[in-house]
Amino acid sequence: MTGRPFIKMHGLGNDFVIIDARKEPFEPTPAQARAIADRHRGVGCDQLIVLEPPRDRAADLYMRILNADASPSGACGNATRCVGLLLARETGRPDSVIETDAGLLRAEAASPERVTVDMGPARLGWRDIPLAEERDTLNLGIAEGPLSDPVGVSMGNPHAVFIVEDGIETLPITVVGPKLEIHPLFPERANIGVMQAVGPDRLRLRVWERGAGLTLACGSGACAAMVAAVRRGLTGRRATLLLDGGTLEMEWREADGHVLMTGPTATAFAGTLDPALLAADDKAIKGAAE
Ligand SMILES: N[C@H](CCC[C@H](N)C(=O)O)C(=O)O
Repeated sequence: MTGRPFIKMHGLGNDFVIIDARKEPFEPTPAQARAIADRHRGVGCDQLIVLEPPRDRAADLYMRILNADASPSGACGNATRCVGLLLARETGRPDSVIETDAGLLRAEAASPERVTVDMGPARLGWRDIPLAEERDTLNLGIAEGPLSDPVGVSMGNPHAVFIVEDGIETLPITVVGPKLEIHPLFPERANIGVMQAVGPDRLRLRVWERGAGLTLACGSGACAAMVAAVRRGLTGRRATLLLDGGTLEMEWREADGHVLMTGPTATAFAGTLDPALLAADDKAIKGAAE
């Protein structure tokens, strides 16, 4: 069996292995997905993205999203921007429609440095997040360490956004993030955002991602933070978000409740997955680690 081609891309350092399965199916086992995402024994990525034929004729393709731990997600904003650029290069037109489990998302790739995605409407009901019980999603009322009382938002994936007055750069996010990710209030776990207002319509954001850990940027997390900031009165409906990996320009559109996100994308390299990598299984990886 010959190796499987892939493209390595990132959006502000949130990085992806992208495999085009529109002609030849690719259905990785969880062990194979984890092996590909492994930063020492595989290619390494925050998410594995598999491009498949669209289910909806209005879409150019369907985008399957698997976190580094092989868990699936309904949304991945930065990867959607990267795939939007790939489609623009493929079709010669800047606009594309990308189908995800969160719905049909419109992308516009003005240039590699400036790709906009309409991430669809923010979902604000407790069942949408989802939560294990009925709560006011504006004040979830949970706490861990220095963080308390987040805002719950779904962009097709679950987010809890904590707001801090100060100290975002030194906050122990790698300690509190994993605990909050698996909090019992989140039956599907959650992406944990920490946000601090740093100026008029300027927000600093760090995200501990469900299934991937601390990433340099999180697109759906930026959307959730934008919504949380407006709902808590921190900003207007347009804001600049400063993530560890760079800047996203955000808008929570009044007319239809859609969240738009604009920022850069980049291609790092193309390669081929060696069949031996796909033959890997978790036991071997665990064995090597022991
Ligand atoms: N970890 C997320 C998926 C990737 C989100 C992030 N990379 C983005 O750009 O939105 C989840 O399990 O919901």
